Amino acid sequence: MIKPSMLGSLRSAVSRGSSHLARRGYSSDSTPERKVVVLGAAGGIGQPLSLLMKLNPLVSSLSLYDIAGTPGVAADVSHVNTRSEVVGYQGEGELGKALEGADVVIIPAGVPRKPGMTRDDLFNINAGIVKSLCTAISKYCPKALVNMISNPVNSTVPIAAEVFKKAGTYDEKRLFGVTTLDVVRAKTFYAGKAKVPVAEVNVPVVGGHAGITILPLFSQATPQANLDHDVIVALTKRTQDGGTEVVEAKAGKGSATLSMAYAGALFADACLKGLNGVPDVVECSFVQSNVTELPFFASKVRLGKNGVEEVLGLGSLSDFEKEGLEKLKPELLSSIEKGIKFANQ
Ligand SMILES: NC(=O)c1ccc[n+]([C@@H]2O[C@H](COP(=O)([O-])OP(=O)(O)OC[C@H]3O[C@@H](n4cnc5c(N)ncnc54)[C@H](O)[C@@H]3O)[C@@H](O)[C@H]2O)c1
Ligand SMILES: O=C(O)C[C@H](O)C(=O)O
Repeated sequence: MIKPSMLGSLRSAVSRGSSHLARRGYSSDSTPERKVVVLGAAGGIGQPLSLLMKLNPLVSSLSLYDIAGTPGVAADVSHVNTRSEVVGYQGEGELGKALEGADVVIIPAGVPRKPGMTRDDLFNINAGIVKSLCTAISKYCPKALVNMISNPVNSTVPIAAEVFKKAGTYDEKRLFGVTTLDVVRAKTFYAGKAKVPVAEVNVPVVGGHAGITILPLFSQATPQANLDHDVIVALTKRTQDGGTEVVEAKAGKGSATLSMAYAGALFADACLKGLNGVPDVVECSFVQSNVTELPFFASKVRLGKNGVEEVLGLGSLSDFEKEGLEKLKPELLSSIEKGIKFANQ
């Protein structure tokens, strides 16, 4: 039986909870209306990502778009008793309505890898999908922040930039390649080896999002741990091959979906906090950049009311990381150029 004293403590726990949420940018009274769109919402990433965005109190309107299957996903997710209104849109004819008024558009639309494939092997199909979705974004919600998940990210982000440039809507502050899963993996793997609580771990991951272009900076990891060089080498390799580890374990049934949904939800939440004026929101992302000579590069980015507020530098690197940085540049540049060429042909 519930006693009145128990209700009292429950009420104060809830109020403690809401002031905690308010400090973190989740105040219910002052939280602005925010529309988030998921393109590819019926897919392996799209479904759990839609659920996680439904759980986010910063979202007031959740728009779920796919070429098929979205009415069911939207009906399902809409029964979750949280703030946002959910609407499902299906097929190209409904894409405009899905996008109108968006603050953040998350794009996990496109085919995933099978064992033996590289992310670049997805280019032929996914480049066209991304090009047509970004054309619609430039028409229906040119001011939205775009979170690109579709692979190969090293090429799909430059494709998006070129599409927006052609439409006259490009704003480099609003386009992001989502590399959060690399950070999530680096944190998990580092915590395991360093024997530190994973929730306290931070590891920047820079470069791009494919194989050796993924460069975790374990020399900057916190809490610090004196790991041997061969352990750092192994951790680096495991982070770079994290996607392949999942593709092989799924044995033909796709690539990372659940951990990606988590990572995508984290990054979208950071974008929303930035839009809402929460200070010091910093995440790694693949963005237009002057950090190296490459036109796009992943590094820490400070998020704000207009998207990218500041692209942060690399900090000091170990010799091993400096070597990794030089090695990744030719591959990353060629993926960027491939995307630019495709968008302009
Ligand atoms: N950035 C990352 O870290 C990361 C991590 C994991 C996966 N990915 C990539 O995300 C993409 C999606 O992976 P998945 O496992 O969800 O694949 P999936 O096949 O399960 O889902 C993709 C969804 O996209 C939809 N789609 C296809 N064409 C579309 C279009 N024109 N408009 C809207 N939707 C469309 C499909 O109908 C499907 O529902 C892949 O390219 C994968 O490589 C990226
Ligand atoms: O590995 C893939 O193909 C999917 C994704 O890019 C990942 O890192 O898990």
